Amino acid sequence: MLRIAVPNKGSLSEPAVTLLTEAGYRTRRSGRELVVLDEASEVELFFLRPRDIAVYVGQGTVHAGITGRDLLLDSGVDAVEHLPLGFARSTFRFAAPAGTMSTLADVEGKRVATSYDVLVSQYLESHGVQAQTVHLDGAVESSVYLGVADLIADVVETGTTLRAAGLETFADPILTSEAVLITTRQLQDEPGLATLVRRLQGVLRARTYVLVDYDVPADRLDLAAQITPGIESPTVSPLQNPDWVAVRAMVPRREANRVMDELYEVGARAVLVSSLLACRL
Ligand SMILES: Nc1ncnc2c1ncn2[C@@H]1O[C@H](COP(=O)(O)OP(=O)(O)OP(=O)(O)O)[C@@H](O)[C@H]1O
Ligand SMILES: O=P(O)(O)OC[C@H]1O[C@H](OP(=O)(O)OP(=O)(O)O)[C@H](O)[C@@H]1O
Ligand SMILES: [Mg+2]
Repeated sequence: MLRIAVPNKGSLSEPAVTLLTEAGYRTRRSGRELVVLDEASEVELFFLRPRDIAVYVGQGTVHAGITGRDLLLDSGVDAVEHLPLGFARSTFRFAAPAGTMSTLADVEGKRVATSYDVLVSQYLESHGVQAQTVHLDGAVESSVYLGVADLIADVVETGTTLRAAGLETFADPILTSEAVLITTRQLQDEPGLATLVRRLQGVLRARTYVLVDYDVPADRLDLAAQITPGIESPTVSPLQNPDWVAVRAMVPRREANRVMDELYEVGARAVLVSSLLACRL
Protein backbone atom coordinates (compact mmCIF):
# COMPACT_ATOMS: atom_id res chain seq x y z
CA MET A 1 0.00 0.00 0.00
CA LEU A 2 1.35 3.39 -0.98
CA ARG A 3 0.53 5.95 1.73
CA ILE A 4 -0.24 9.41 0.35
CA ALA A 5 -0.77 12.61 2.39
CA VAL A 6 -3.45 14.92 0.98
CA PRO A 7 -4.23 18.50 2.17
CA ASN A 8 -7.44 18.51 4.22
CA LYS A 9 -8.05 22.29 4.16
CA GLY A 10 -7.09 25.56 2.47
CA SER A 11 -6.30 26.48 -1.15
CA LEU A 12 -4.57 23.16 -1.89
CA SER A 13 -7.26 20.80 -0.71
CA GLU A 14 -9.99 20.93 -3.35
CA PRO A 15 -7.72 20.90 -6.44
CA ALA A 16 -5.64 18.08 -4.91
CA VAL A 17 -8.72 15.95 -4.30
CA THR A 18 -10.00 16.69 -7.83
CA LEU A 19 -6.65 15.65 -9.33
CA LEU A 20 -6.60 12.37 -7.37
CA THR A 21 -10.22 11.64 -8.30
CA GLU A 22 -9.51 12.23 -12.00
CA ALA A 23 -6.48 9.96 -11.65
CA GLY A 24 -8.82 7.18 -10.59
CA TYR A 25 -8.35 7.18 -6.82
CA ARG A 26 -11.19 6.89 -4.35
CA THR A 27 -11.18 10.08 -2.28
CA ARG A 28 -13.18 11.09 0.77
CA ARG A 29 -16.96 11.42 0.77
CA SER A 30 -17.13 13.93 3.62
CA GLY A 31 -14.74 16.53 5.01
CA ARG A 32 -14.57 14.52 8.24
CA GLU A 33 -12.97 11.36 6.84
CA LEU A 34 -9.32 11.31 7.91
CA VAL A 35 -8.16 8.17 6.12
CA VAL A 36 -9.43 6.57 2.92
CA LEU A 37 -8.38 3.09 1.86
CA ASP A 38 -8.52 2.45 -1.89
CA GLU A 39 -7.80 -1.26 -2.16
CA ALA A 40 -8.28 -1.43 -5.93
CA SER A 41 -5.53 1.19 -6.48
CA GLU A 42 -3.47 -0.09 -3.54
CA VAL A 43 -3.19 3.30 -1.85
CA GLU A 44 -4.15 4.78 1.49
CA LEU A 45 -4.92 8.50 1.57
CA PHE A 46 -4.32 10.47 4.78
CA PHE A 47 -6.00 13.87 5.00
CA LEU A 48 -3.62 16.16 6.88
CA ARG A 49 -2.91 19.86 7.38
CA PRO A 50 -0.94 21.16 4.36
CA ARG A 51 1.79 22.54 6.63
CA ASP A 52 2.29 19.14 8.32
CA ILE A 53 2.53 17.10 5.14
CA ALA A 54 6.26 17.69 4.57
CA VAL A 55 6.91 16.59 8.16
CA TYR A 56 5.11 13.26 7.67
CA VAL A 57 6.84 12.65 4.34
CA GLY A 58 10.22 13.64 5.80
CA GLN A 59 9.77 11.16 8.67
CA GLY A 60 8.92 8.42 6.15
CA THR A 61 5.55 7.64 7.82
CA VAL A 62 3.85 8.34 4.49
CA HIS A 63 5.47 7.66 1.12
CA ALA A 64 4.33 10.77 -0.75
CA GLY A 65 2.33 13.93 -0.22
CA ILE A 66 0.81 16.93 -1.95
CA THR A 67 1.80 20.30 -0.55
CA GLY A 68 3.00 23.75 -1.63
CA ARG A 69 6.64 24.31 -2.64
CA ASP A 70 6.69 27.25 -0.20
CA LEU A 71 5.44 25.04 2.66
CA LEU A 72 8.01 22.35 1.80
CA LEU A 73 10.87 24.86 1.93
CA ASP A 74 9.57 26.47 5.12
CA SER A 75 9.38 23.06 6.82
CA GLY A 76 13.16 22.66 6.48
CA VAL A 77 12.51 18.93 6.09
CA ASP A 78 14.66 16.70 3.90
CA ALA A 79 11.87 15.79 1.46
CA VAL A 80 12.15 16.31 -2.30
CA GLU A 81 9.91 17.70 -4.98
CA HIS A 82 8.96 14.86 -7.33
CA LEU A 83 6.39 16.43 -9.67
CA PRO A 84 5.00 19.98 -10.03
CA LEU A 85 1.19 19.84 -10.13
CA GLY A 86 0.26 23.16 -11.76
CA PHE A 87 -2.29 24.47 -9.26
CA ALA A 88 -2.14 26.84 -6.23
CA ARG A 89 0.34 28.93 -8.19
CA SER A 90 1.60 31.94 -6.24
CA THR A 91 4.66 34.06 -5.60
CA PHE A 92 6.14 34.74 -2.20
CA ARG A 93 7.06 38.39 -1.80
CA PHE A 94 8.00 41.24 0.46
CA ALA A 95 5.45 44.06 0.72
CA ALA A 96 5.39 47.33 2.63
CA PRO A 97 3.19 50.45 2.84
CA ALA A 98 3.07 52.03 -0.61
CA GLY A 99 6.18 54.09 -1.39
CA THR A 100 8.13 53.27 1.79
CA MET A 101 10.54 50.55 0.60
CA SER A 102 12.11 49.74 -2.75
CA THR A 103 15.07 47.36 -2.32
CA LEU A 104 16.04 44.47 -0.08
CA ALA A 105 18.49 46.77 1.71
CA ASP A 106 15.49 48.72 3.07
CA VAL A 107 14.55 45.63 5.12
CA GLU A 108 17.72 45.97 7.26
CA GLY A 109 16.83 46.34 10.94
CA LYS A 110 13.07 46.13 10.31
CA ARG A 111 10.35 43.78 11.64
CA VAL A 112 8.99 41.37 8.99
CA ALA A 113 5.63 39.69 9.69
CA THR A 114 5.21 36.27 8.06
CA SER A 115 3.77 32.75 8.46
CA TYR A 116 6.91 31.40 6.77
CA ASP A 117 9.67 32.31 9.26
CA VAL A 118 12.21 29.70 8.15
CA LEU A 119 11.89 30.61 4.49
CA VAL A 120 12.17 34.34 5.19
CA SER A 121 15.03 34.05 7.70
CA GLN A 122 17.04 31.86 5.34
CA TYR A 123 16.44 34.23 2.44
CA LEU A 124 17.47 37.31 4.43
CA GLU A 125 20.54 35.57 5.82
CA SER A 126 21.66 34.41 2.38
CA HIS A 127 21.33 38.01 1.15
CA GLY A 128 23.22 39.45 4.12
CA VAL A 129 20.24 41.36 5.55
CA GLN A 130 19.63 41.45 9.31
CA ALA A 131 15.99 41.78 10.31
CA GLN A 132 13.57 40.41 12.87
CA THR A 133 10.74 38.05 11.83
CA VAL A 134 7.39 38.22 13.62
CA HIS A 135 5.46 34.96 13.31
CA LEU A 136 1.74 35.23 12.52
CA ASP A 137 -0.61 32.40 11.51
CA GLY A 138 -2.51 34.30 8.81
CA ALA A 139 -4.06 37.63 7.76
CA VAL A 140 -0.45 38.84 7.76
CA GLU A 141 -1.41 41.88 5.64
CA SER A 142 -3.07 43.53 8.65
CA SER A 143 0.07 43.42 10.81
CA VAL A 144 1.63 46.63 9.52
CA TYR A 145 -1.48 48.74 10.08
CA LEU A 146 -1.82 47.18 13.54
CA GLY A 147 1.78 48.11 14.37
CA VAL A 148 3.40 44.72 15.03
CA ALA A 149 5.62 44.85 11.93
CA ASP A 150 7.12 47.29 9.39
CA LEU A 151 6.64 45.03 6.38
CA ILE A 152 5.40 41.57 5.49
CA ALA A 153 6.54 38.56 3.48
CA ASP A 154 3.58 36.53 2.24
CA VAL A 155 1.88 34.57 -0.51
CA VAL A 156 0.64 36.77 -3.38
CA GLU A 157 -1.65 35.52 -6.10
CA THR A 158 -3.80 38.31 -7.56
CA GLY A 159 -2.48 41.02 -5.19
CA THR A 160 -6.03 41.89 -4.08
CA THR A 161 -5.33 41.32 -0.38
CA LEU A 162 -2.20 43.49 -0.52
CA ARG A 163 -4.00 46.37 -2.25
CA ALA A 164 -6.83 46.23 0.28
CA ALA A 165 -4.23 46.65 3.04
CA GLY A 166 -2.45 49.57 1.27
CA LEU A 167 0.71 47.49 0.73
CA GLU A 168 2.94 47.20 -2.34
CA THR A 169 5.42 44.50 -3.30
CA PHE A 170 9.07 45.48 -3.68
CA ALA A 171 12.38 43.70 -4.40
CA ASP A 172 12.63 40.42 -6.35
CA PRO A 173 10.14 37.62 -5.59
CA ILE A 174 11.53 35.33 -2.89
CA LEU A 175 10.00 32.28 -4.55
CA THR A 176 7.54 31.06 -7.16
CA SER A 177 5.34 28.37 -5.70
CA GLU A 178 2.76 25.82 -6.80
CA ALA A 179 1.41 22.54 -5.50
CA VAL A 180 3.99 19.75 -5.73
CA LEU A 181 4.11 16.00 -5.13
CA ILE A 182 6.83 15.33 -2.57
CA THR A 183 8.67 12.17 -1.48
CA THR A 184 11.90 11.35 0.32
CA ARG A 185 15.15 10.46 -1.38
CA GLN A 186 15.01 6.93 0.09
CA LEU A 187 11.55 6.24 -1.34
CA GLN A 188 12.12 7.39 -4.93
CA ASP A 189 12.13 3.74 -6.11
CA GLU A 190 8.95 2.63 -4.27
CA PRO A 191 7.04 0.64 -6.94
CA GLY A 192 3.63 2.23 -6.25
CA LEU A 193 5.13 5.71 -6.59
CA ALA A 194 5.84 5.27 -10.30
CA THR A 195 2.18 4.35 -10.86
CA LEU A 196 0.98 7.37 -8.87
CA VAL A 197 3.24 9.70 -10.86
CA ARG A 198 2.15 8.19 -14.20
CA ARG A 199 -1.51 8.57 -13.25
CA LEU A 200 -1.09 12.18 -12.10
CA GLN A 201 0.93 13.06 -15.20
CA GLY A 202 -1.78 11.44 -17.32
CA VAL A 203 -4.36 13.84 -15.93
CA LEU A 204 -2.08 16.90 -15.99
CA ARG A 205 -1.09 16.30 -19.62
CA ALA A 206 -4.68 15.59 -20.64
CA ARG A 207 -5.58 18.99 -19.19
CA THR A 208 -3.02 20.75 -21.38
CA TYR A 209 -4.04 19.06 -24.65
CA VAL A 210 -7.20 18.79 -26.74
CA LEU A 211 -8.06 16.28 -29.45
CA VAL A 212 -8.69 17.78 -32.90
CA ASP A 213 -10.65 15.87 -35.57
CA TYR A 214 -11.24 17.16 -39.08
CA ASP A 215 -11.86 16.19 -42.68
CA VAL A 216 -9.57 17.54 -45.38
CA PRO A 217 -9.22 17.06 -49.17
CA ALA A 218 -6.55 14.37 -49.71
CA ASP A 219 -4.43 16.75 -51.80
CA ARG A 220 -4.29 19.20 -48.83
CA LEU A 221 -3.31 16.56 -46.25
CA ASP A 222 0.37 17.53 -46.17
CA LEU A 223 -0.49 21.17 -45.43
CA ALA A 224 -2.94 20.19 -42.71
CA ALA A 225 -0.53 17.70 -41.13
CA GLN A 226 2.05 20.47 -40.76
CA ILE A 227 -0.49 22.41 -38.68
CA THR A 228 -1.35 19.36 -36.52
CA PRO A 229 1.81 17.22 -36.31
CA GLY A 230 0.43 15.49 -33.17
CA ILE A 231 2.71 13.81 -30.65
CA GLU A 232 4.13 11.07 -32.93
CA SER A 233 2.22 11.67 -36.13
CA PRO A 234 -1.45 12.44 -36.92
CA THR A 235 -3.88 9.55 -37.47
CA VAL A 236 -5.23 9.58 -41.05
CA SER A 237 -8.32 7.50 -41.93
CA PRO A 238 -10.03 7.00 -45.29
CA LEU A 239 -13.50 8.44 -45.90
CA GLN A 240 -16.18 7.01 -48.20
CA ASN A 241 -15.41 9.82 -50.60
CA PRO A 242 -11.88 8.94 -51.82
CA ASP A 243 -11.04 12.63 -52.43
CA TRP A 244 -11.18 13.33 -48.67
CA VAL A 245 -9.48 11.94 -45.52
CA ALA A 246 -10.25 12.21 -41.80
CA VAL A 247 -7.46 13.33 -39.46
CA ARG A 248 -7.08 13.15 -35.68
CA ALA A 249 -4.24 14.71 -33.65
CA MET A 250 -3.49 16.07 -30.20
CA VAL A 251 -2.94 19.83 -29.98
CA PRO A 252 -1.85 21.99 -27.01
CA ARG A 253 -5.06 23.39 -25.51
CA ARG A 254 -3.93 27.03 -25.67
CA GLU A 255 -3.28 26.70 -29.42
CA ALA A 256 -6.63 25.08 -30.25
CA ASN A 257 -8.28 28.15 -31.77
CA ARG A 258 -5.28 29.21 -33.84
CA VAL A 259 -5.01 25.64 -35.15
CA MET A 260 -8.74 25.56 -36.04
CA ASP A 261 -8.39 28.87 -37.95
CA GLU A 262 -5.36 27.61 -39.88
CA LEU A 263 -6.98 24.25 -40.69
CA TYR A 264 -10.05 25.99 -42.04
CA GLU A 265 -7.83 28.23 -44.20
CA VAL A 266 -6.17 25.23 -45.88
CA GLY A 267 -9.55 23.66 -46.65
CA ALA A 268 -10.28 21.43 -43.65
CA ARG A 269 -13.95 21.16 -42.67
CA ALA A 270 -15.93 19.62 -39.80
CA VAL A 271 -13.11 20.66 -37.46
CA LEU A 272 -14.00 19.34 -33.99
CA VAL A 273 -12.16 19.90 -30.72
CA SER A 274 -12.73 17.70 -27.68
CA SER A 275 -11.27 17.48 -24.16
CA LEU A 276 -9.28 14.54 -22.86
CA LEU A 277 -9.87 12.98 -19.45
CA ALA A 278 -6.52 11.21 -19.05
CA CYS A 279 -3.71 9.85 -21.19
CA ARG A 280 -0.40 7.96 -21.21
CA LEU A 281 1.99 9.57 -23.66
N1 LIG B 1 -4.57 32.95 -2.74
C1 LIG B 1 -3.80 31.91 -3.03
N2 LIG B 1 -3.61 31.55 -4.31
C2 LIG B 1 -2.84 30.50 -4.64
N3 LIG B 1 -2.20 29.75 -3.73
C3 LIG B 1 -2.37 30.07 -2.45
C4 LIG B 1 -3.16 31.16 -2.03
N4 LIG B 1 -3.14 31.23 -0.69
C5 LIG B 1 -2.34 30.21 -0.30
N5 LIG B 1 -1.89 29.53 -1.36
C6 LIG B 1 -1.00 28.37 -1.33
O1 LIG B 1 -1.59 27.40 -0.48
C7 LIG B 1 -0.61 26.84 0.37
C8 LIG B 1 -0.93 27.25 1.76
O2 LIG B 1 -1.71 26.30 2.33
P1 LIG B 1 -2.65 26.76 3.50
O3 LIG B 1 -3.35 25.61 4.04
O4 LIG B 1 -1.93 27.71 4.40
O5 LIG B 1 -3.66 27.46 2.55
P2 LIG B 1 -4.53 28.66 2.80
O6 LIG B 1 -5.38 28.74 1.59
O7 LIG B 1 -3.69 29.82 3.16
O8 LIG B 1 -5.40 28.09 4.03
P3 LIG B 1 -5.88 28.77 5.36
O9 LIG B 1 -7.27 29.14 5.06
O10 LIG B 1 -5.75 27.67 6.35
O11 LIG B 1 -4.97 29.94 5.59
C9 LIG B 1 0.71 27.44 -0.04
O12 LIG B 1 1.39 26.58 -0.93
C10 LIG B 1 0.33 28.73 -0.72
O13 LIG B 1 1.28 29.15 -1.69
O1 LIG C 1 -3.01 37.88 -3.82
P1 LIG C 1 -4.33 37.35 -3.40
O2 LIG C 1 -5.13 36.80 -4.54
O3 LIG C 1 -5.11 38.36 -2.61
O4 LIG C 1 -4.08 36.07 -2.47
C1 LIG C 1 -3.12 36.07 -1.45
C2 LIG C 1 -3.75 35.87 -0.11
O5 LIG C 1 -4.32 34.54 -0.04
C3 LIG C 1 -3.81 33.90 1.13
O6 LIG C 1 -4.59 34.23 2.22
P2 LIG C 1 -5.74 33.28 2.86
O7 LIG C 1 -7.03 33.55 2.21
O8 LIG C 1 -5.26 31.90 2.87
O9 LIG C 1 -5.82 33.84 4.34
P3 LIG C 1 -4.71 33.77 5.48
O10 LIG C 1 -3.86 34.98 5.31
O11 LIG C 1 -5.48 33.80 6.74
O12 LIG C 1 -3.96 32.50 5.28
C4 LIG C 1 -2.44 34.53 1.30
O13 LIG C 1 -1.95 34.36 2.62
C5 LIG C 1 -2.68 35.97 0.95
O14 LIG C 1 -3.14 36.69 2.05
MG1 LIG D 1 -3.64 31.10 4.21
